[in-house]
Amino acid sequence: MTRMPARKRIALVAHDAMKPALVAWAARNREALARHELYGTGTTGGRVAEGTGLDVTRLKSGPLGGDQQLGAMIAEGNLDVLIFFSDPLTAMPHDVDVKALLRISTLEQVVIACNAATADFVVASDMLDAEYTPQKDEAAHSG
Ligand SMILES: O=C(CO)COP(=O)(O)O
Repeated sequence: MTRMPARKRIALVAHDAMKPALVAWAARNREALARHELYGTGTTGGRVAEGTGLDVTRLKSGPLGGDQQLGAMIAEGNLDVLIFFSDPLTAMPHDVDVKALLRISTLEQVVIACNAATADFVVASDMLDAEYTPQKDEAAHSG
């Protein structure tokens, strides 16, 4: 199980209808986010950087492979937190990529927030700025 460093690697992702909500959330939490290393899928990363002035490393756009790039980072142990404002009301052409991203995040004990309420809890948590290693025994699949 990978140890999560105090400076977390955080991905910011939002589907189109949720982008304004994510930019607003990031602006409200700008100070906390600035202490960490930020990544984003192409369009989301651009919008967040533009709307907040935060430094965001941009990957490909989600439908063009960005979700899969994040999945690869997670599989390699290179991402700690996924803030993903997914759209619960719209069908996506890359739905399988979204599902794969959430699956590998779950498997690898990535901290996942899919809405602003949960993202607020993550930012409010003492653990965001602390070193953290998920407990192997508690996290393991028993099958
Ligand atoms: O589609 C996405 C996540 O599934 C997000 O991609 P964009 O940030 O490029 O819009």
